[in-house]
Order: sequence, then structure tokens, then C-alpha cells
Amino acid sequence: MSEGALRSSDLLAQFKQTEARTRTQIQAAELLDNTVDEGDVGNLLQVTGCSAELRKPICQSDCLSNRYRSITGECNNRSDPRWGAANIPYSRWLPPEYEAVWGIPRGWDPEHTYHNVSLPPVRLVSQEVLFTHNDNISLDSTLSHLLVEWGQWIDHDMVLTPQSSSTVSFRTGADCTHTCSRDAPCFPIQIPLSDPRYGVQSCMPFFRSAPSCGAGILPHRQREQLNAITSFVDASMVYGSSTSLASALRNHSSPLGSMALNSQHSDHDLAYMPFLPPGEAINHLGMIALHTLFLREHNRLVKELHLLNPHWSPDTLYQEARKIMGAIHQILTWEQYLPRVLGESAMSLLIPPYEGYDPEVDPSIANVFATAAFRFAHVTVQPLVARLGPGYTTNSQHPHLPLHHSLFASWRVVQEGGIDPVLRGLLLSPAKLQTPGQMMVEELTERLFQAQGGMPLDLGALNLQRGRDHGLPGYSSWRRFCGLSVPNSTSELAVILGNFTLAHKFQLLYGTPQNIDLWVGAISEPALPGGRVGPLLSCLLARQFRALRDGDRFWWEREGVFTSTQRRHLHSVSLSRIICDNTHITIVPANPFSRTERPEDMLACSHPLIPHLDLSPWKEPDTGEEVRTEKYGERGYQLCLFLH
Ligand code: HEM
Ligand SMILES: [Ca+2]
Repeated sequence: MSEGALRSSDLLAQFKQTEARTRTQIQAAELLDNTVDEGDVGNLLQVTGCSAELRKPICQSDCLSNRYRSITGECNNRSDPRWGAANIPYSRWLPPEYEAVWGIPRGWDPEHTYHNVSLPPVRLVSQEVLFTHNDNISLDSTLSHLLVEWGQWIDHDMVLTPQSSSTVSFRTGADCTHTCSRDAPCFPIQIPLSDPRYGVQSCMPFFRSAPSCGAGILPHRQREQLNAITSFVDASMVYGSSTSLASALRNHSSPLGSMALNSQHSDHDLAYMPFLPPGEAINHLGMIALHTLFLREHNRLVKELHLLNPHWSPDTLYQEARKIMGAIHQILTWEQYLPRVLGESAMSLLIPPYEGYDPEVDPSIANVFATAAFRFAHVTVQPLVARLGPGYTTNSQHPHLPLHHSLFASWRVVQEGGIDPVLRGLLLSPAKLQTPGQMMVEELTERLFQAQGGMPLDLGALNLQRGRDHGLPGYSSWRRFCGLSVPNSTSELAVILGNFTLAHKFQLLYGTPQNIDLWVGAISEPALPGGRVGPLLSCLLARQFRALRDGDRFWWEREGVFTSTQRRHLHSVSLSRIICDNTHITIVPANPFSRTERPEDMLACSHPLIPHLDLSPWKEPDTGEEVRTEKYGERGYQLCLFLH
């Protein structure tokens, strides 16, 4: 995608692209949503196509389905096979609070009042509270920008909310990118008088998230939104969440069970991802680097596994590598990412040690997590994408880039030195520090998608509008939900936020703490000791990550998923090692999520603190045909092999 070729709203749609199965469900749900006939419900579901979408999947209980996750996440939970699967509605921890029946979003009618006051325009909140000049930022003293990127990477493993399949008003056919009138699915963001953009632009386009089919039956139908990918941390951003995409991403002629690679370009002698199927665009340089890295890691793993087990079929190699990749993502996230985000003490309090699989726990993503809580890291993103050459030096072939020039710029990877410069930049740059006066950089509030032409969007305003679109209750309700004190006045809010100026701004904008949009309220709380988020975000994030662990039948620590020796080896997994093994980078930090100030503080890839993942416990004796009569070991490998 070249710069200057597309409208920003098209690019936002690209950010949220989904594949065939999701589109079918959205179209069915939108048809249902726009049908006012309250007659025969069964018939209505049938005609719209929703009844097929609501059917319960049938689960197999053979060796393969006990051994490997399904691609769609279905049947992870045996009694509720849709839990955590792709294309199911987000769960709700608090009931939605829409403006009116049929899921009219909050703030649809600017005059509508909540607790006797109307909601401020989201763009005004962004201007008043979030806006931060690119050069007015503080750096995180202990965390690297790779940690920030890791957050976005696993976000893409857990959350993808499709927007409406239509970009024009259902009623009038007006183009959502040009209209300033609220007419579903268009929910444009109004530009306030005080805005420098006033006069240039009267509204920023916004499309409502698509409704889901599975949200109750008339007349009690409640609008719910859909998660298009598996909620489990299972590396679904590498493998896909639908069988058709998973198949398209594989190299079917490989005897090793490899993933498909780009046949036209390579990174010196290393591989790139293939050109993706339409709609699978990856959105910025950091993400492209991680996608490429883990694609290579899969192909490296299958090669090693093949050397250990030459008798394994391509499917077994693919599945075993996929299983290891899932474990790597779980380990890096729970052991290395979350403690740094939540802080060690909040982490051990809110996510106590693993005690085994609990089939009663719903691992589906909660609406509030997707729409507000896990967007917390938008305020820790640096405005500049650093790119560094060998030895971590700046290089004129690939200079640092303003963030907006790194969006939709996969051509830069191919033409400007491969993924190594981007990864080196992420390893050596610190994260941005969130402070009450320095929230979201102007690259994100003023220039989102600007380089690609058209009117720039504002990520802060999008986050707030999305919360209203999804009917998220306000700040106070979530404080109450988490058992935290509920502020009743500006001074009580000032105590919680530890900042009177900010509390006063909120008072002027919202009138009451109850109405504060959750995302902006939550990111305004000061961080707990050792962490980067306040009490409300800690509660919401920990609750989700705990459910993703305890409710996952294939959690890496669960007895029987791996052997104890395999677990021990996996436990020492190192992201720096993965970088060493799959790039031309030769010096790396021992802890890549911690801030490294100088290249001299890094270690050679051969250093013992950058341990190899020893796969020897995956070696299995090739007992050939005789195995049929043998008793199967705790892992049941052989039985599955014979199914291939
Ligand atoms: C370069 C950095 C980033 C950019 C440009 C970016 C951009 C975006 C955009 C445009 C959206 C869609 C907004 C909407 O219409 O509702 C979004 C959603 C989201 N972002 Fe980011 N983001 C970045 C980094 C991150 C990070 C570091 C995290 C988390 C740690 C994160 C978490 C999320 C989540 C959870 C969503 C909701 C996704 C969905 O519901 O489909 N983002 N981001
Ligand atoms: Ca997933």
C-alpha cells in the first residue's frame, strides 16, 4: 500500500479486516438487527442466517482433539464449546448501558443526559485530556518499547472486533465518511468549535462495530459485539482463527509442516511472510517485524523437530510446533509481560499461582477488556519508530520514522533493510511513560493514517467513541465492580487520581465522575508500585488474564499438556534467543522487555544468559508398526501419528 493512495477510514477498516466466516455472521446479524418485525423469531433467525451461526458445534473426543487445540478455538471447553472460540460475542462483566433500546450507543443524541448531564464530545476529551506534543514526553526508566509492541502483538492474538459490513447508512445510503449525521452504522465523531481541525473537517468518520447474532432473542435482544479471533493466547495471529485461513497460511508441499513464505522477496537469506490474502493487511512496522519473526520461528521449530523425529508426518510437525509456539506466547506474556505491567505484588495478589484447569471459568474476552482495558497501552506508544543498523547505530538507509509513516508500510521492510533495524530499534528504545499531563502523543491523536492520504483520525477519540458504541457503563460503575471506592465529587476524584488539575478537567468535561468514559478514567489513575497501571486497570486486566489461563484446557502448565521435562525446558524460553535464531542480530539484551540504555549492556547471542530452547524432550523413539500394540505413553503421541 503506497502512501497517499487511500482514505483514512478505509485504513481503519483494514485494521479491522476479517475473513469469510466472520463476514457471514456480521451480515446475518445486521439483517436481524435491521428487521423490526417482531413476529416469528425462529423464522427470522432462519431467514437472516443467524440460526446457522448460533448452532452449537459438535466436539470430537478423539486423540487429535485431545492433543491439539482446534484452529477456531471451538471445543476447548467441552461443555460450552463456543467459549473462547472465534466469532462469538464478547462476554459482559456488567450489563451494557445503551442510550435506548436496540443498542443505540451512548452519546448518540448529544442532548441525552446521564446523571443529569450530557456526555462531552469524545474529540473534546481527547483535546483537553489526552493531547501531548511528540517532543513533550517522558521516557520509561525501566521498560523497553518491545514490551509495548508485545502488548499489541498479543492483543492481535486475543481481540478483533469487526465493524459493520456497510460503509454507508442503512437507511439513506449516505457515505459514512462524508456524513455528519448519526445514521447507523455511521456514528461520526463531531469536531468541536475549539478544535484546530474545525472548519477543515466537520466530523471524523466512525463506523459502529458489527452486532453479533448470538445476543438473545427478541424482544429482549441486547446488542453485543463480536470477537473474530480465538480469545486464547494460542498464537492465532500466526496461524489464523479459521480453518480456511490456517490452510492458506501453510506450505502444503513442505514435508516439514512449514508455513508459507514469500516467494518474491527475502531478507538477505531469511524469509518474509507471503503476500497475505486480501484483508489480512498487517498494520505497522513493529507488527510486521513480530509476525515475520514468529513465522520464521515456526519454520525453525519444525526443522528441529524433524531432525529429532524424522518419522513424524508434516501435520504432526506443524501441530507440535504450533503447540510450542502457543506455550511460548503464554510464558512470555504471563511470566515476563504481565508482571511488568501490573507490578509484581498486584500480579501475585490478582493472578495467584496456577492450580489447574477449571472448566467452569469462561475464557472468552470481555467486552470491557477489548474496548477499554487492554487499550491502556495506547498511552505508552512512542511517537518515533527507531530503526538501527548493525551494532545498534543509526543508519541513513533507514532513519527513524514518525509513527504515522510506519503504518501500512510493509514496503519499507522490504526496501529499507528488512526486519532487523526495526527489532533493534524496539530493543534499544524505552517505552513512553504515561503521566497525567502527557497522555497520548499527537502522532496518534492528530496524525493516525495521515500519511496514507485523507483526513487523519484520532485514536483517543476512537477509543472513547468505541466504548460508547459498545454501551460500556461509566467509570464509577467499573470502580464499584472492582470493589474500589467510588468518587462522588471532584475532590474525591482528585484523591484517586492523585492530581487535582486532572480531576478538575474531568469535572468540567463530564460534570460527574459517574459519566467519565471508562478508558480515559482508567488510564488516568496513577500506577501501582512497580507496575504501569492503576488499581482499576489492574483489576480488569488481571481478571481477563486469569480467566484466559484457568479456563484454557490447553494451558501450557496443565498436567498432561506437556511432560514435566518439556515444561522445564519451555520455562526458560527467551524472546532474545528467538531474535538471535531468526534474524541477523548478534547482540541482544538478557531481558528484552527491560530498558537497555546502551548496546554495550547487551550480550552476544552465544552468551549462556540467552539460552537455547532444548527440544530433546520432544524426541520420541521411532517404533514403527509395532507401536499399534503398545500401550500409549502419557502423551499419546503414537496414536495420533497413526491418524495422519
Ligand atoms: C503503534 C501503535 C498502535 C496503533 C497505531 C494502534 C491503533 C489502533 C487502532 C486504529 C485501533 C482501532 C480503534 C477503533 O476503531 O476502535 C486499535 C484498537 C486496539 N488496540 Fe491499538 N494501536 C497501537 C498499539 C496498541 C498496543 C500497544 C495495545 C495493547 C497493549 C493495543 C491494544 C488495542 C486493542 C485491545 C484494541 C481493540 C481491538 C479490537 O477491538 O479489534 N494497541 N488500535
Ligand atoms: Ca488467540
